[in-house]
Amino acid sequence: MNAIVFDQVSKRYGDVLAVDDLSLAIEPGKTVALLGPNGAGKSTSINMLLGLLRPTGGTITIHGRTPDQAVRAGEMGAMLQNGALIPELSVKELIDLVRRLYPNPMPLEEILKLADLSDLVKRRANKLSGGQSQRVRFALAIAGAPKILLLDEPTAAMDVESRLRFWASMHDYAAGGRTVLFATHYLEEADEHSDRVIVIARGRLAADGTAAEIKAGVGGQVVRFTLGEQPAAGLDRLPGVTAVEVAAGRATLHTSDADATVAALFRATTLDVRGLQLTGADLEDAFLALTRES
Ligand SMILES: Nc1ncnc2c1ncn2[C@@H]1O[C@H](COP(=O)(O)OP(=O)(O)OP(=O)(O)O)[C@@H](O)[C@H]1O
Repeated sequence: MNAIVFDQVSKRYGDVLAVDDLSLAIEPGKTVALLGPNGAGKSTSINMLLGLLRPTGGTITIHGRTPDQAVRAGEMGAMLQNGALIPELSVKELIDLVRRLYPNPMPLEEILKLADLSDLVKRRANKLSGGQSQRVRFALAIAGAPKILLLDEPTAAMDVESRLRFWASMHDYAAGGRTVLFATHYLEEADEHSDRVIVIARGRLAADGTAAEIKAGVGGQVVRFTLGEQPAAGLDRLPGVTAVEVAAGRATLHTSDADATVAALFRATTLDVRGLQLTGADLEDAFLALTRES
């Protein structure tokens, strides 16, 4: 049985259609990145998974149950964007408090080890650094040993070292066969830390696959050149070209056949092509192309 299923889910806030007919299924034990630009519908999707918001249409199931049932059964753990910690409590007190809410919590020592907090058990929450607070919030998210862990932009505001420590903790947790879904705008994070990347834009599914598949799916290569003041019209009709962007006087062409694209570019006598660059598409290129098209 799938861990998470969205079946034609939509969510409307007044005039805004935040999630639009989203269908997807996530197998147990996978670490999945939910990637999308600001306002794509990532937080809304996570909040619906936790039963904090109700879909306007469609259904969400978690191991075959409703989100409310899954939350009540202690199957879900979450690290949301704005979870405050009770300032006067120590790290140990906070974790104990949350452990007591779950039927089968994880042993305290294991939580401390996984969240890398063994040296901070007595520290009060109001004395923690930003990165340390995030580790405590991660500890609270895993305190109930949830089968499904949801992380909404977990590394926002973390420095590089904190990020590395955080992802190491997340991988240790996921290694126990748990399902992890994390929302991010960081393409490198999606690429490095997930088995699968689901790209959403304007509430709709834009792509779904491994990072490698997504890169391949938008055309394997990128051709860039200085366009200057010349018109961009017609570039999208060159052979192999799947998407065109023009910014700061440079044209970026995504192509599935770079040889044919470059040959045609130089045959186009009306264009003065300078500063030509040819690179393999990275996930950022893929992401931009996907979120623009959808
Ligand atoms: N409570 C609300 N009332 C009205 N509109 C909302 C509400 N919450 C979110 N929205 C709108 O719904 C859309 C999706 O928002 P959501 O927060 O789910 O996106 P996101 O992908 O998580 O964005 P970000 O990366 O900025 O956190 C946006 O257009 C947002 O402005």
